[in-house]
Amino acid sequence: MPDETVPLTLPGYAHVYSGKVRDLYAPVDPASGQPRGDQLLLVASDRISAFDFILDSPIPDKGEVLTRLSLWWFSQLEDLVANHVISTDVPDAVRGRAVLVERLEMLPVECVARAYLTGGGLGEYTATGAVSGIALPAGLVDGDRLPGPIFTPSTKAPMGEHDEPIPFSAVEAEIGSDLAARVRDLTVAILKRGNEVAAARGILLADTKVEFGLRGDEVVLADEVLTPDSSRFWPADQWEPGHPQPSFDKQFVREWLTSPASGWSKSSGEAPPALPEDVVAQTRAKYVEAFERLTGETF
Ligand SMILES: CCOC(=O)Cn1cc(-c2ncnc(N)c2C#N)cn1
Repeated sequence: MPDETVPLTLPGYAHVYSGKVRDLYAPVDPASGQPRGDQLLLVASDRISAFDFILDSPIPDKGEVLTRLSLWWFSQLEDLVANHVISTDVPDAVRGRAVLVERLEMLPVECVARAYLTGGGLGEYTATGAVSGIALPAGLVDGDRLPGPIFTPSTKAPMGEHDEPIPFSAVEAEIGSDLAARVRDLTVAILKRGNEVAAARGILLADTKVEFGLRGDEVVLADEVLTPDSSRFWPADQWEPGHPQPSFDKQFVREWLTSPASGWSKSSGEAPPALPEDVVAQTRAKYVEAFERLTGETF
C-alpha cells in the first residue's frame, strides 16, 4: 500500500496542493522545466476521512472508484454543463485514480445544494427557520426531504477548517449577480439530475458540493462531482426522517469508531485508531457497490 500521507513523486509533474484525500499536480513542460499553466493532474488517494480526521487506514481502490464515478457523472451531465476533463492518460503510478484536467479560473465559492435537511443546514434551520436565507416550512426534522433542492453556498475555508455558510447575496457580491445565478441554477440542476438517477438505483443524495471554474465566459464544472466524498449518500431503503440517516459508505467506519471496540471517543480530540481489516473491507465494498449501482458497470 503506497504511503498515502505524503504526495507522490510523479516524474514529469510538480506537486501543487494536497487536500484531505486528493492531491493536485501540474505537468512540467519538458522544454522549460516549468509547470504548465494550462493543465492539472487531479489525483484521488485511498485516504478516507471521518469525524474531521484523515484515518490511518486507507481504503483500497477508494481513489479509483470515486474517480471513475466522477468521470461517469461528468459524462451524464454534459447536456447540463461543460466540464474540465481532458484525459485519463496519466502516469502508471496513479492510473485509474487520476484525471488530467484543464486549469480553470476557479470561482471562490463552495457551491452546495441540499435536497434533504441534515447536518449544518439542519442546525441553521433549527436556529432560524431558514438555510442560507431561504425560509423553509415549519416543523421539518433531520432527514426530511425539502420541497425542492436549495442552493446553500459556503466560503472555501483553508484546509482543516470548516466552510462557512454564506447567503446568496454574498455570492453575488463576490462574483456578480449573473454568474451567481448561473452557478446557483447549475448546482441545483446537478443535484436534481443526480437524485433522478440515484433514486432509481436505491441511493438518495442528500446534498452535494461542486466547484466551478471559468473558461472565458463559460461556466465549467471542475473538481469531483456527485461522489460519496462530495455528497451525502444515503441508502434509500433505510430513509426515515427524524434522526441522523445511515451513511451509504461511511456507516461501518462511524459505527466501529464510536463503538467500545475502538477504544476511542469522538469527544477526546485524539486521532482515531486504525480500522480493523473487516471494517476496511466492508467500506471498500460499499464504495464499489455505490459505483456499480449507479453506473451499471462492474468495478
Ligand atoms: C487537492 C484537490 O483540490 C481540489 O480539487 C480543489 N482545487 C481544484 C482546483 C482547480 N484549479 C484550476 N483548474 C481546475 N480544473 C481545478 C480543479 N479541479 C484547484 N484546487
